[in-house]
Amino acid sequence: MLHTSPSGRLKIVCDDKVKYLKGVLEPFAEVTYLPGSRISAQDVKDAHALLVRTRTNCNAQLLQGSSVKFIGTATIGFDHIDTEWVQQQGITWTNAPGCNSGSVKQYIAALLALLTTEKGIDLKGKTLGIVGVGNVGRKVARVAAAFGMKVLQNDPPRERAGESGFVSFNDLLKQSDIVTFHVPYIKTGIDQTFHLFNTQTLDVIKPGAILINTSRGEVTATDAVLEGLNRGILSEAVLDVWENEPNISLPLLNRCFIATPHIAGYSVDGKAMGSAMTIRALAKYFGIPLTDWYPSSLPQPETPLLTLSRAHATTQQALAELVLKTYPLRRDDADLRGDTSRFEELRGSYPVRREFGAYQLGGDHLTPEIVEAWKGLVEPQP
Ligand SMILES: NC(=O)c1ccc[n+]([C@@H]2O[C@H](COP(=O)([O-])OP(=O)(O)OC[C@H]3O[C@@H](n4cnc5c(N)ncnc54)[C@H](O)[C@@H]3O)[C@@H](O)[C@H]2O)c1
Ligand SMILES: O=C(O)[C@H](O)[C@H](O)COP(=O)(O)O
Repeated sequence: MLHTSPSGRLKIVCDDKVKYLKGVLEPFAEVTYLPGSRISAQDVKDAHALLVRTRTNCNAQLLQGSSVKFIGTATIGFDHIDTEWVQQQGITWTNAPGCNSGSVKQYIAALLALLTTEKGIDLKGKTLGIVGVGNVGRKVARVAAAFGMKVLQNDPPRERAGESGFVSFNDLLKQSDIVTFHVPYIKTGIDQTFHLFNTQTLDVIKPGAILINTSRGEVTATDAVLEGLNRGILSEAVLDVWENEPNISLPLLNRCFIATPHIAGYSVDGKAMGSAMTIRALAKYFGIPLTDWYPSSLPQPETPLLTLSRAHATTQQALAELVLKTYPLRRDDADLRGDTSRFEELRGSYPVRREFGAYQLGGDHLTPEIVEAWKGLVEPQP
């Protein structure tokens, strides 16, 4: 059934950063594109649907008294939606689980590659602790295996549901050489992740550990990460997400090995899938014939054939070269350090980044071990 205004026309307000949408919904609706952070109560008053990413706070302040019946966020995170209030109002909301997990996988692989090439760390046999083992965490476990690492996993909700293979948060902190966070931002309750990493955890974590946060800035307390680095408890920190984005802590940024402006999930593939899942959900809700929609074409990598420039001493080093050819993570770090006031601008004008599946491996210097390790990175999670 089509929900429409008295004029008979479906009205949709859409964040202009929901990619590949222009022209798709226009045959079925009146569509207004606005910068996500500037969508106001006045803008949504007569709208029936709101398509957003994370920069629009979907709460009573925005939506009270509006005609909105459907909110779709083209992201996995939904901490910008007041889900309790929205549900009480009878508004349907959807997110896009897994849409950008391959993109975060690529970010973590590029980071492990940089630890290899820039810091000379031999990752083989080292332990990666994954906190939150959902769509992203599962893929990160495969990346670790491809680099010859051991994995520890912590996920209390999955453990409570009867799944096995997990350790406690404290045991993971004590035993891991690298700790990476892939949890949702949960403000309160049994699974609270607000400041999951805090000054108390500094007494528990393995001295010299490397900390990675690509989940939400609020998960790792700024003062605790800074103190950990200053006291040498943490040897390095890698942050893609920050408290108070875009006004991030410069002292912390200056101490980070890698600092990026919340772009871990920003591959072309991740954005396309986020948009597709959202359009399909909207189409189902309003009875629009777009329930299988996917963008008609995506930008291709500049050099889809992936080759090694030389023979490497180890599989890990070869893998590092291949991964960094698909994603030069240091570029994103340099762009943010160049001018932190461009945090949102850098996100808005993010360059084309294709995930591993858009490349073919070829050329000289490949060994069966390298090919096997690459397959481990590329293959979808079963
Ligand atoms: N930086 C980026 O661009 C980017 C991209 C994608 C996702 N994210 C963030 O990363 C988060 C994870 O993404 P995902 O796609 O894997 O989400 P997901 O929902 O698939 O997985 C989250 C996992 O965390 C677990 N979890 C919940 N509370 C926990 C707790 N207290 N301790 C340990 N585990 C807990 C859940 O059981 C689940 O398995 C998202 O919620 C989002 O906030 C950021
Ligand atoms: O939750 C997610 O899916 C990611 O954090 C995603 O990268 C957020 O993107 P944004 O809405 O900030 O463009």
